[in-house]
Formats: sequence, C-alpha cells, structure tokens
Amino acid sequence: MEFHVWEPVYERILADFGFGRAADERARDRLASMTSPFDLDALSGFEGATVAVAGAGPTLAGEAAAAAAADRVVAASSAATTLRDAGIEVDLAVTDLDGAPERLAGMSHGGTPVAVHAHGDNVDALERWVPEFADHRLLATTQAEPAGPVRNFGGFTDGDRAAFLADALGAERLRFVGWGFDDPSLGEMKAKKLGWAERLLYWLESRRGERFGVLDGRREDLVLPTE
Ligand SMILES: Nc1ncnc2c1ncn2[C@@H]1O[C@H](COP(=O)(O)OP(=O)(O)OP(=O)(O)O)[C@@H](O)[C@H]1O
Ligand SMILES: Nc1nc2c(c(=O)[nH]1)N=C(CO)CN2
Repeated sequence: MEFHVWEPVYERILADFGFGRAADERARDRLASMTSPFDLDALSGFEGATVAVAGAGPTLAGEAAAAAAADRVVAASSAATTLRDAGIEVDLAVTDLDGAPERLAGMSHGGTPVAVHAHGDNVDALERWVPEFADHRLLATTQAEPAGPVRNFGGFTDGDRAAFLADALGAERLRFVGWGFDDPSLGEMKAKKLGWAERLLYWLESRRGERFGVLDGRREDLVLPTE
C-alpha cells in the first residue's frame, strides 16, 4: 500500500491511542540502522494463492488444519509458534516482538522469514532481539513513512499487518484462522487494538473486492477507517 493511502488512517490510529508519530519514526530509524533490505522474491508462491492469515485467538489450535490446507501461511506473533508446535509450516511470521521473540528468532535461523515491526513502544525489544534474528530473513516494517530497508505494507496489529502483507504479495484469497473479535479474555488495550484490526480488515476486504468470512455478521456495525 502506498504510504499516502495509509497515512490518513494511520493518523486516526495515532489520535485514537494518543501515540506519537515522532516516536514511531525514531523506532523505524533505529530498526533501519540494524537491518538490511529484504528481497521480497524470497517470499515465493503467494501470487494467486490461498493464504491463511493466523491470529493468536483461542480457536487457533482447533483451526490448525484449515491453515495447513492453504497454499501459504502467514502467522501473527505467537500464532506462528502455536502452528509450528502443531507441525504446520509457517511461510511468514509477523511480529512487533511482544510475544515469543526468542522462538521467532530461532525460527528465522531455521528458515522462516519474519516481518519485524518497529513502533514507538518497542524500541527496547528491537535493541534486544533484532540482533538475534537471521539478518537475511528479517523483513523490517514500520507504520510510519517507509525509510531505507524499512517497509510499510499497511496495518496496525500483528494480525492485520499479516493480512496486508499477504495482499501486497499477491494473494488471491485470504482465509482467517485463530481470529476471535469477541474474546472476553483480552484486557482493555488489547481489545481496543483488536477493534482496530477488525476495522482495518474491513477496509482491506473492500479494497480487494473480497468478503472475509471472519467478518460475516459483523459488517453492519463496522465503519471504514477512511470514513
Ligand atoms: N482473540 C484474539 N486475541 C489476540 N489476538 C488476536 C485475537 N484474534 C486475532 N488476533 C490477532 O493475533 C495477533 C497476534 O496476537 P498476539 O497476542 O500473539 O500478539 P501481540 O504481539 O500481543 O499482538 P499485537 O502486538 O499486534 O497486539 C494480534 O495482533 C491480532 O491481530
Ligand atoms: N506506538 C505504538 N504503536 C503500536 C503499538 C503500540 O503499543 N504503540 N502496538 C501495536 C500492536 O500491538 C502496533 N503499533
């Protein structure tokens, strides 16, 4: 997604959470200084594919077979390790290093590409964990304006960024596994972030002309983030 398309939505997210753009840019620049450009050609087989987008909701373990049935699997944060533990190959993990960073770093050395995201509240985690990843398997991302090796494909939480990445890689169909928007176990902040994830997925499906099954029965209460 072009940054000028993402930017107005990004500004709304910043305002809603009270996050600062300058802090995101500092984090992006720190990540840029620690990483090198990632060749997207390394992510083959997404073009025209059915891609499972795995979230870390409580239903994930029970839906692992649906992930395995897809052509490609993109998994958010701890969903990547859950699938891995279930014996399912993950083609791309997406993380802001909030959950299971050590295991994700290990997976990168084992061959899994990992999109590592910089934002204003994870600079310490970037400093601590980025050097532990296999450099050539680390795709650096930002929610601010892209700079140097750090890219912006759109999206906010790990899960919806995984979906925007699959879209950018040319996926034909997205199938959501391990997503639960009404998860009562989530604290206030996580629930609010998941609310934005849902809205962003609604935007993505409308841009793609697709209907994501995970949003069935929910659209009437959703407002596009551009409106
Ligand atoms: N019920 C759910 N609970 C938590 N995450 C969910 C749920 N449903 C979908 N997801 C998606 O799974 C992603 C990974 O969640 P996880 O708790 O492992 O990561 P996280 O690093 O805390 O996420 P983030 O930092 O993006 O909030 C979330 O970013 C969200 O997009
Ligand atoms: N500045 C900032 N950006 C974010 C944050 C956050 O806590 N702070 N959390 C995210 C997903 O958990 C994604 N982006």
